[in-house]
Amino acid sequence: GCTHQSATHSITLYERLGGTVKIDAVVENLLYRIVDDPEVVVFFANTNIDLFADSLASQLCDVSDGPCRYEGPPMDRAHQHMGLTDVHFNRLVEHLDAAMQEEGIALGARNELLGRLAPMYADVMRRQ
Ligand code: HEM
Repeated sequence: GCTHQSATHSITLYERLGGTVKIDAVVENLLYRIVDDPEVVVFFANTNIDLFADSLASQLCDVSDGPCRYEGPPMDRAHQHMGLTDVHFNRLVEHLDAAMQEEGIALGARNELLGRLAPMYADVMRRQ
């Protein structure tokens, strides 16, 4: 069908999200939401938050076809033995969506990013 994009210049999701500046702002916004959510923040008790933020930002840039490569551990290993449930997973997705919304990212771009993260569910949950 009609994609509204020329073959020579496709606008990437990364660009529609607002690039690195916006992705960094979304990650920071998400961190505040995590800190404010007692059910989620407990998982981050022993986490180096600066490294987590950089790693997540590079993953979001990578998965949205930006100029970054995620070089952290695979999702099953990164989250192994945390005891995560669907409740935690859905909560984090809600926080991410709210963070993107507050940073002014359009609905279409938000949903597309969440759609690209959704398939990671199986990996995140594999070793719980
Ligand atoms: C699609 C869903 C998710 C994605 C894309 C995601 C992504 C990531 C990434 C990129 C990292 C950094 C890995 C590293 O560099 O070491 C990470 C670590 C982490 N994630 Fe997630 N995550 C997801 C779901 C969750 C959920 C549901 C929770 C808990 C509510 C969670 C809690 C954590 C924690 C605590 C760490 C840090 C682990 C450590 O300290 O080494 N994640 N996640």
